Amino acid sequence: MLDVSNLQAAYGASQVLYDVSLRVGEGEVVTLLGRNGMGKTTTVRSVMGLMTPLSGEIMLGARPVAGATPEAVARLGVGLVPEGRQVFPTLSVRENLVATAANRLKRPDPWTLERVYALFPRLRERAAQVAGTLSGGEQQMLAVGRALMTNPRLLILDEATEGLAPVIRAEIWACIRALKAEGQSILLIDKNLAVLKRLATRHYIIEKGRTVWQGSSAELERDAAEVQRYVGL
Ligand SMILES: Nc1ncnc2c1ncn2[C@@H]1O[C@H](COP(=O)(O)OP(=O)(O)OP(=O)(O)O)[C@@H](O)[C@H]1O
Repeated sequence: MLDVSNLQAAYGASQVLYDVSLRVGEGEVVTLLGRNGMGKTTTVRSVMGLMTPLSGEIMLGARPVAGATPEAVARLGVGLVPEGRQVFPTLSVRENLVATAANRLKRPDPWTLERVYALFPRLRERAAQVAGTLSGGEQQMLAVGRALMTNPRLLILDEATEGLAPVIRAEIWACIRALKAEGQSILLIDKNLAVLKRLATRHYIIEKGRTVWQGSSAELERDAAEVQRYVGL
């Protein structure tokens, strides 16, 4: 599904990624872990075509996409819930959901407004409300719903639960659990190790732009001390 190998990337003269490799298989939930500033978002930006890598390979299925445009990456079926929500603030909830909706991969059972509203009933209640006036948690639900409406083969969530109240956070986790049960492939960037251990099957840790550890949830437990050193606050 997604295969990133030996990725290097820079902002101008400042290199941020030196050697990032990760893989998300069909129907897998995989995490990308690491402290702030280690390069997680830069990795996501590279995958999404928002920046051109210096070197390395990014494969979506059999297609090389390093350096492709964001439109091309979206067309190939990658949906992003970006860090910091980024919904369209002046559009209503409903307009946000339909604005970028698509079923490019011709899924037989595509996401619809109804299905998104069933997943997040709160969005139905607020369908006509302008998105900029939603609470942070509601905006996050909207960001997830909007990504689902593109019917992605791969869904990437960058810090989707950051700064949310515990009860809203739990709703987002429940949603991800439901998507996993449907076989949705997901790359998750988050800090909540206790939840991620149960939700995801495999994990990658990056430190200073390099993949320094990878393993299953059982291996994450086994290597707890090492993992804590990499991701601890
Ligand atoms: N637009 C930019 N221009 C220059 N440097 C940047 C830019 N965006 C990020 N960086 C730098 O690149 C490094 C990696 O940032 P990145 O956002 O990928 O980290 P992250 O692991 O996602 O952390 P966080 O959880 O804080 O978002 C950081 O040192 C950051 O300061």
